[in-house]
Amino acid sequence: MEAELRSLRSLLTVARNEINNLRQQIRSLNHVHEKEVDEVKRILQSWRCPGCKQKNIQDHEYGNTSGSSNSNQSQNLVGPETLELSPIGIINSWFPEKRGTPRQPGVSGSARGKLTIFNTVFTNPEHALEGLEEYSHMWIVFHFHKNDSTHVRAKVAPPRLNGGRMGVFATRSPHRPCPVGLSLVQIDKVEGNMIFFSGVDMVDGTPVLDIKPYIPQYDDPLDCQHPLLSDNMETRLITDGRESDDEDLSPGILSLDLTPRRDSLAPVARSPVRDALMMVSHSPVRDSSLMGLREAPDGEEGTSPILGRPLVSPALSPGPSSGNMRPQALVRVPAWIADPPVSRLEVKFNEGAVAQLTTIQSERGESVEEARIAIQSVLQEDPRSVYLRQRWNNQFYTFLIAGLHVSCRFADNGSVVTVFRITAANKNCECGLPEWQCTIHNGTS
Ligand SMILES: C[S@@+](CC[C@H](N)C(=O)[O-])C[C@H]1O[C@@H](n2cnc3c(N)ncnc32)[C@H](O)[C@@H]1O
Repeated sequence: MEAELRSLRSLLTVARNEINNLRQQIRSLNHVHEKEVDEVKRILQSWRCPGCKQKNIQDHEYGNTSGSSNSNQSQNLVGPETLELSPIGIINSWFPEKRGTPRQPGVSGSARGKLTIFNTVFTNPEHALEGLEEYSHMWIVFHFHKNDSTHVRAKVAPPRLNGGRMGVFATRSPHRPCPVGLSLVQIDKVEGNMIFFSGVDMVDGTPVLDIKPYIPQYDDPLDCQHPLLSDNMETRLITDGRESDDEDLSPGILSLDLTPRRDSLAPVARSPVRDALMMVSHSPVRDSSLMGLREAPDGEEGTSPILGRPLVSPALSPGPSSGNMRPQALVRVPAWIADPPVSRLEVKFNEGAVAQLTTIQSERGESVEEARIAIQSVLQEDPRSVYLRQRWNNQFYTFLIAGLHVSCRFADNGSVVTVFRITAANKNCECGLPEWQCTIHNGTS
């Protein structure tokens, strides 16, 4: 009964969001100048398929020129105007608003979320999740349902570029013509029709279109080929727990260590291959103990990122997807991703904020440290938009996270952010407003 109620509530949230979206779309459509509408009508009326010369654009689903002898279908493709998809579930996250939501799952690996599969999709949605618990990670495909503008630009300004612009399809911007997001998250547990996961970059109530297990053998190009290493990367092959410099790929090889050579720690020339490898070797997948983090073999402090899986070489073991992979293809990312022009901020908590956080979390029986780390990880990546960042110095910023309302100030040199107040987001003042909105409580009266 309660589960049904919950799922009905979730459906209601999705429906409300959809209605809001539609309202927004109608509002923005109303703004379109009549002239533009006429122009579109004129173009549609005079449109003819260059292949079959058919007039009705609706007949050209996915550019399908059925009945046409024209084989040159890759040009002048016309897609359908709409595509109806129903969400399979909904996300519950610590972030009720876009503001302050991490930009990627890796930003706040500790931020937890829950995905509930609707029981309208399958009578027994838990059957559809059977076996998923055997994976450590999964992809979530979701709808950016909170995008407030329907006007999408071909070039966007990713915060990482600090004002620079880039083609939308070369970024992970939420503002895309087809507003679909893709996140790789860590599965914590699967319970009934719910998946609990870590590494959230979606707002609460986000509709989910699909989930798929993360399978490095299919999804990670480095798993399907010999990683090409730059000169400064040492290939220490780990055989049966013993370190070996033997480059000969014997069947006993278990994994490949990608730590830089200790004798070459001096700054090295940039190499996209090395950047990509280093990035991959520090990704949550590699950092997870599930993927085989081991102590540095020589007792050095800390751990060394070791790819905890068999080294797959196309020559020795073709693997299921190697047929489709170019064996020598490199994993490449642009420099603005590997080495962005913005740096992490130093996050400070003043005494008052620490005391407030301690009181709230103790009352709730929740971890103070976990909340502090989550707040820190959001702030150190500077969650402000580029516009906000560049507009004012000494800027105040507030956001909601895990039922907490956080107030902070970005210092004028832009490298330090100080949290000065934390209040419970769910507590109401006597005036009826949430405490964080009440001017008496937030000190703005
Ligand atoms: C940069 S996108 C990346 C999402 C995904 N990892 C991807 O690469 O497609 C993440 C940002 O999208 C925004 N966002 C998250 N969920 C959203 C939703 N349901 N609707 C609109 N925007 C959302 C938040 O501002 C968040 O910081």
